[in-house]
Amino acid sequence: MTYRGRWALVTGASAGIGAAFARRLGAAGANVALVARRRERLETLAGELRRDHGVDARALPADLADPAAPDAILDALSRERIAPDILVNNAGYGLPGYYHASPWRAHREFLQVMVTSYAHFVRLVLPGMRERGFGRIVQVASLAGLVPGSAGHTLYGASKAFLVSFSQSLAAENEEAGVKVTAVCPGFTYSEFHDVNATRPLVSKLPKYMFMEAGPVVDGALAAVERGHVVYVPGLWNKYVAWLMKALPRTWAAKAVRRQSAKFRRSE
Ligand SMILES: NC(=O)C1=CN([C@@H]2O[C@H](COP(=O)(O)OP(=O)(O)OC[C@H]3O[C@@H](n4cnc5c(N)ncnc54)[C@H](OP(=O)(O)O)[C@@H]3O)[C@@H](O)[C@H]2O)C=CC1
Ligand SMILES: N[C@@H](C=O)C(=O)O
Repeated sequence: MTYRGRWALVTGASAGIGAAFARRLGAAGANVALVARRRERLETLAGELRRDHGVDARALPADLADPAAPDAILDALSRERIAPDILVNNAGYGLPGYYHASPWRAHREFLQVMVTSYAHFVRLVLPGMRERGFGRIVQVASLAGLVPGSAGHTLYGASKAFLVSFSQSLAAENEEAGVKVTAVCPGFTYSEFHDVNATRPLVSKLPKYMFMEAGPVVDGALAAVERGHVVYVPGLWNKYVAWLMKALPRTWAAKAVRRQSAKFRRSE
């Protein structure tokens, strides 16, 4: 697969799965616009992509909790005559605890980053992709979006279920326009995610076979979007869990998820 000469916009590119997307896309010849809050990390990665792959790369530091960020980013790109052909909506985090335990502001910002910024970026890039007859939209959801909700991190699963359904609708609306859309549903993946939300001590107790590295998640996701695979679950273990959740009666699945997630979700 080659994306030589095309521009990709990757959110959450300063770490984990997003940084892995940026590296794979750079290796496939794409120029990459990198978004996250940590400027220094983005600039270092942009330098690495230019040096290792001879592509153009730009650091666009932004806080996606700010509703004005997506417009500002696309405006900055358009001033440089850059129109993304590939969008990787990936930035994210987990907000631990029960719903009532966090103030509304924390939930509002969470929804802005995890749901609204995703929808906003898609709305900004989609018309250009349709006009050019080429687009790739990868939305990083989660296995949590395919299983029943459980206690703790309340809006997380709901935000990921939104991405799955949103991606299915987008895929149906845009396939004839040359725009392919994939929701990626990883399970546990080594990144900074569980350090940021302070669940590392809990998830470290889970068996290693439940975890994947970011590289294979991204390789699978990019292959899936090229194949036109709309909901992609990377890894055998995660595929098994996704299958089981569909096969079990809903109440059994909910009970199983409730029991299992108590091992890695923070409830305080
Ligand atoms: N790791 C896992 O087990 C799983 C992760 N996922 C999903 O994968 C995606 C990537 O997470 P992952 O790589 O694991 O986690 P990391 O913590 O390693 O990376 C998260 C990225 O999101 C960025 N980010 C977070 N908040 C904001 C913000 N307000 N504005 C801009 N950027 C932000 C961070 O950059 P910065 O801090 O510099 O702003 C960072 O680049 C997320 O959507 C997550 O929900 C899905 C399933 C499993
Ligand atoms: N699987 C992780 C994120 O999607 C988690 O919930 O810890």
